[in-house]
Amino acid sequence: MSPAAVPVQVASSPTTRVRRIVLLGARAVGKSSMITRYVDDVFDDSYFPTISRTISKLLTFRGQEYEIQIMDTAGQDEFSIFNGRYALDVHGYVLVYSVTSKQSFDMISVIRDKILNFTGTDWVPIVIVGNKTDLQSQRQVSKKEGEDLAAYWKCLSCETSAKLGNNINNIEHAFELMMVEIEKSTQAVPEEKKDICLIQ
Ligand SMILES: Nc1nc2c(ncn2[C@@H]2O[C@H](COP(=O)(O)OP(=O)(O)OP(=O)(O)O)[C@@H](O)[C@H]2O)c(=O)[nH]1
Repeated sequence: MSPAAVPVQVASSPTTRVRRIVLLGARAVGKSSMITRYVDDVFDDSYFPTISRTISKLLTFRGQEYEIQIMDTAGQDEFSIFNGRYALDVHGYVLVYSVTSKQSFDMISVIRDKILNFTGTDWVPIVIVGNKTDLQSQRQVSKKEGEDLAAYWKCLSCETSAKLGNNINNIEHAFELMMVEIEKSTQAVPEEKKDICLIQ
């Protein structure tokens, strides 16, 4: 949505832990809109393709304060070359599709393969998010399809609407699920090592 690459700084204390999250998905699925809804609680109907930007937000999760740095990325297709920046010091991935587009749902599998190939691992913390649930009449991907894929990948999933942004279509919940996945993956790692690089 936003064409500008503007990092937003937030004040954090020495005890604040940093978690770096990347949103990836096909074009126009609502990645930027999700971030804007989450950080500023607003929604804009206009569409500007994203280049790249990082937004920070403070979050208290299980009694600990985190600065989550959310990287918004350009929409991907089959031919996009995976950008190494999307894996450097990254703690978790939110893979976004639109429930109105089967093609965008298929794309998140392509993107996951690229992440695993790049990182040389067979699992990374992922949350699958089906956005645009307000467009029910245009739905091409059922809720169950998203849940089945999440079960297959052993990750968490949810559906959202950046447009409505209410309790049912909760963007905040998607980021909380990401924290659950990240903390699950980092439980065995001493804290001093957590902020360096979790995915190698
Ligand atoms: N109805 C509806 N429209 C949405 C929703 N989320 C985003 N949109 C619209 O979809 C279009 C694309 O949204 P963006 O947030 O820019 O999508 P993006 O995934 O960041 O796009 P790229 O930068 O191309 O990757 C915009 O016109 C948004 O207003 C939603 O939940 N519901």
